[in-house]
Amino acid sequence: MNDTAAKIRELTDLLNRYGYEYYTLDAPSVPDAEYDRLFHELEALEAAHPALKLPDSPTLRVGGAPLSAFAQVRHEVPMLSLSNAFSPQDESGAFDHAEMTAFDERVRGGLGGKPPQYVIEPKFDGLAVSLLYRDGVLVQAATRGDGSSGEDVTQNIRTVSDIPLRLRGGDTPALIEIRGEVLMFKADFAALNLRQEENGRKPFANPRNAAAGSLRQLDPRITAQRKLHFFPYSIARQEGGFSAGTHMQELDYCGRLGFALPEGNCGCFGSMAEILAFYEQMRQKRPALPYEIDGMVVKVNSLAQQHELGFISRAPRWAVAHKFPAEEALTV
Ligand SMILES: Cc1ccc(Cn2cc(C(N)=O)ccc2=O)c(C)c1
Repeated sequence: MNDTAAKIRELTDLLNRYGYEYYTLDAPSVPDAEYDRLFHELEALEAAHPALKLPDSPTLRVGGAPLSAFAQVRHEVPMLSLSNAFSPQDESGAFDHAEMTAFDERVRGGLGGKPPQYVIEPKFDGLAVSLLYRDGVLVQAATRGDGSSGEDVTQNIRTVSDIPLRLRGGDTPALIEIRGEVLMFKADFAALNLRQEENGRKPFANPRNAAAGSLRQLDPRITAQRKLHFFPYSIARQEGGFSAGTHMQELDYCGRLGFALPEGNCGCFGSMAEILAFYEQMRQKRPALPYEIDGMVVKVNSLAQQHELGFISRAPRWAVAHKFPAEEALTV
């Protein structure tokens, strides 16, 4: 590799590390002016040697030329939406958790009475996207769409500062597809609507609409100005890299890969009673959170148990196997 290519690689990696420290860890190690100086040095080298610009260059964060339309992306693994267990409030305002108790019983039934460990995490009020990384580099991003296919929003997603353009840490998977939520924080939403009104534009109704409108912009330079965030919530596909056994391990792995995690707002418990207590705590905390959530998601933590249960819920409802008793153990 010649020294210009080496210099571009070095600046790209350095600026991506600085961006990770600043946006994801909220712990910059250099002053903004230093970041700015190196950023312009990289921009100049890329302008002089366009062929040497790297696919994970931080200059992609500012957004390129507008698209005329979004391409469609087919989801290899359908993007399902969660069935909502809505906890109605009775007149005293206490939450009736009957639906969660019923869920717990269904799960225990499906696991042959084995008590599962549950994980509970915020249900972010943003929009679901899928991110595809090949050999650690972000190569495609798509919205949920109808669950089977969505819009290709790769260029816009590259402007979201806490989405890594290249996965961090060692043990990089050859392929990994990460699903999560793109959202706008409450404070950024308020500031955006102020700007909208100042410029005679219609304000957005809520942060979810603002995030959706910002991501489904044909002009990535507008998306880049909208301060969007991303939180991962599952790994849809993976070839190589760390193989998680539980959902919590998946989230921790995403953290090691360079994603932001909703620290302190997730929990792992062995009983539905503890889950419901955590749910109540989060309901109290909700107004103080920097982002909007419209509930909590409760999952069986073990991926093996998820697949076992998933199988039952995906088994054809119109067919059933009627098995013969196990053969008598053959005596030899
Ligand atoms: C001029 C300028 C440059 C950069 C930034 C913000 N920032 C800082 C860093 C940093 N310190 O590691 C990394 C990425 C980044 O986007 C601002 C606000 C202003």
